[in-house]
Amino acid sequence: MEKTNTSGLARTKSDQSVVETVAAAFKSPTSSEAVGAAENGGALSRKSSRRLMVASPGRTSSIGKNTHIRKSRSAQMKFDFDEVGSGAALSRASSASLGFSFSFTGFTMPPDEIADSKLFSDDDIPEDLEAGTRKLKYQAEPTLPIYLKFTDVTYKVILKGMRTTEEKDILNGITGSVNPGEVLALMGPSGSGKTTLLNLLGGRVRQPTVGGSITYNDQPYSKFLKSRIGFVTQDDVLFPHLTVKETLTYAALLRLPKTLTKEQKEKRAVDVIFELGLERCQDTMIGGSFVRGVSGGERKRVSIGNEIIINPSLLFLDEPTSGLDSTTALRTIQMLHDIAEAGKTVVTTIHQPSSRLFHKFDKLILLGKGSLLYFGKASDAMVYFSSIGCSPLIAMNPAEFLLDLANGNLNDVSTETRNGKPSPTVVHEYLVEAYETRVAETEKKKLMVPIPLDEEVKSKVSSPKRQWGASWSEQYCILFWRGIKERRHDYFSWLRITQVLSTAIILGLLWWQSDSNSQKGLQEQAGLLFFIGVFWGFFPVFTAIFTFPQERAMLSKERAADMYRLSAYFVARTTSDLPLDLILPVLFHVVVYFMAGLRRSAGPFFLSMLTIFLCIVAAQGLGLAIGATLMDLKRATTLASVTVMTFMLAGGFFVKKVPIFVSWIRYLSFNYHTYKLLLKVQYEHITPSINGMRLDNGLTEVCALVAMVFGYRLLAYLSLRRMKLQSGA
Ligand SMILES: Nc1ncnc2c1ncn2[C@@H]1O[C@H](COP(=O)(O)OP(=O)(O)OP(=O)(O)O)[C@@H](O)[C@H]1O
Repeated sequence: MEKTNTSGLARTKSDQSVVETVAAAFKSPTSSEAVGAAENGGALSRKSSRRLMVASPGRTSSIGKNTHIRKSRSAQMKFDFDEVGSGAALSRASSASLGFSFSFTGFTMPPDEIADSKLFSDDDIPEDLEAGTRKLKYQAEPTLPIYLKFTDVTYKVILKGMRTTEEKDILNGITGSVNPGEVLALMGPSGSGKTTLLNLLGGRVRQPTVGGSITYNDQPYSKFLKSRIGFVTQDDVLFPHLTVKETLTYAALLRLPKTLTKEQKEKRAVDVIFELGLERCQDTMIGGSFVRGVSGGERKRVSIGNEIIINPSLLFLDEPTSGLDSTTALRTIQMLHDIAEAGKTVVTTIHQPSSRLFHKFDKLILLGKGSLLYFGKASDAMVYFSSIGCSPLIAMNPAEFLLDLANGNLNDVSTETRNGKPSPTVVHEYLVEAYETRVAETEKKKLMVPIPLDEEVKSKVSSPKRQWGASWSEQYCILFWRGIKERRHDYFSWLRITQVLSTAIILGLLWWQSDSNSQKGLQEQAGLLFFIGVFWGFFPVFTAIFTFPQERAMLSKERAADMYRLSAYFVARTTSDLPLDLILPVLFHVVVYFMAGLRRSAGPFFLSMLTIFLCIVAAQGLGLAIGATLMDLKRATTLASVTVMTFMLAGGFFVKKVPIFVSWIRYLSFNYHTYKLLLKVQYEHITPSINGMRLDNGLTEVCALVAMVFGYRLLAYLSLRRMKLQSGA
């Protein structure tokens, strides 16, 4: 038995000749040409066959192995390097690939039938859609064609440990292209880098650690593209309390161009609902972990609708079929096919497509551990892998076969060979090298050919100008009402009402008709006033810290699509809560004020109310600032509790004489200013000072609280501006 080189993959001169010949065969347009070329290659070198026997060092002939393998029906595929030289692999590849077109296995649906199949379930589709008159009607509207090319794309992350800093390569030189009218599928095992590549192509990751070139109509990424790109993320980022119709209507109002009227935008949302077969659940809430809503498939369709509503030129989707049954998945991919046919460029990652789905893709990228194992026509993939000696022995789903290969999974071969099987690493290296030597250079050369488009069209994508769908004030109004609708359930939560009312009643009972005429009574009432300030300082801070961390994913997604200006979102988000946030304090105040017998006159009543409002709005500002700065609930709650406690202790009730070097803390405390104002309103007619606190005109306290209202919010806004928008690659 010949001793083999265990790496087995270092190329010799004769390997090179086989490599080039088979690469030429792969490039050939017809499989017969490919077969011929491979046969020539086979004549050129036998040496390569021997070298590649590393895959099964114990075997003496491929025929022997074939016989052996055929004995076992469990054998899934054969990693037959030997036959590269003989060309038999390729000729069998043609038949294998025919097998995968399912004329052989007989379980496939004729392509025409798939094309004609309706998008979603029978009941979901309106009659005119069935008749084909309405099918993705607006998707056929003209849009700017975008040709996407990417060459040698690399990406690494820097992993910071306790002491060391490590670089991890996520993508190693990925090259490919996709044109209008085509669907490019990114396939590969979990962790192979599909999502990362999709994020990079979609312009979601712009970091110095990204290498290579990504162009859109031969131009680099520009802000203009944000409004031409639709990006469906793997996780559906939607508001759980909005209905399907509300979700799509708000997306239409915010994202569609200003040239359309409100009615036209709303109609577009209705069209999308019909086109995606969502009309039956249009008034159902989206739902989430705590609220039951639409089904997973419907939610995915809403996510897709959110993006296709803008009629994008370039549509990216991250695993749009995960969690869907095979029929719904097929319909989803059929829809992508239809969208591409209307002149859009579609790129989608896909985990484990059925064979029917696989045949819907025009182009395919197969990734393995961040390296490119194949780029080309999806229909040529099997021929290519056969040409390099990897072909299945039984009819199987091509996608499954390719994923097994990308995983280096040759399990069944290993059981068949006498001396073990090549390790997944060897298989991976072989596939990477095979691709690099046979195909990569040719593909790169092809990408250097300029796109056949007018210069004007080309340069349009390089425009740095953003395109907003609505003016600032319209964005504000839309976001304001969306915020109210999304949180309508929180506002009238019985839990919250009970919490506030029960506290008010307990306070009212404890200080029942308290007496302010004696010094002791005054002291006791002062305690109540201080507690009111603490309660309305504490409560809003801990409600507000959740605001931005909870909406982070949504904000990132919507900002990445340039749906609105951050300032419009910020103002809308912080004001839409206000009216309802001020209802509960009114209830509280009425109960406590009259039960505790505080100063009975309209002026003090309303002034105390106003003081509480100021305190709430200032405290909310602090909560917003902490939440927006840290964007992490655990850290935010910890910091908030320390801050609120410090402010409370420095509030002037517990300790009056503090060392001079920490006395400034009290001026930062909204509790201190609120307490002083409440005391002034209640007792200025009785005494000029109480509990050692001078009751002056109150202007300083009002100014301090107003400064906090705006200052903390400004801090929150600036923190949000800094927030990275990338979606996690
Ligand atoms: N910021 C990061 N820090 C560390 N590792 C990262 C980072 N981003 C990606 N990775 C790693 O890069 C690899 C590729 O991740 P990616 O999410 O692109 O894979 P994928 O092919 O989409 O996987 P799946 O199919 O499971 O979604 C993974 O091993 C992942 O852990």
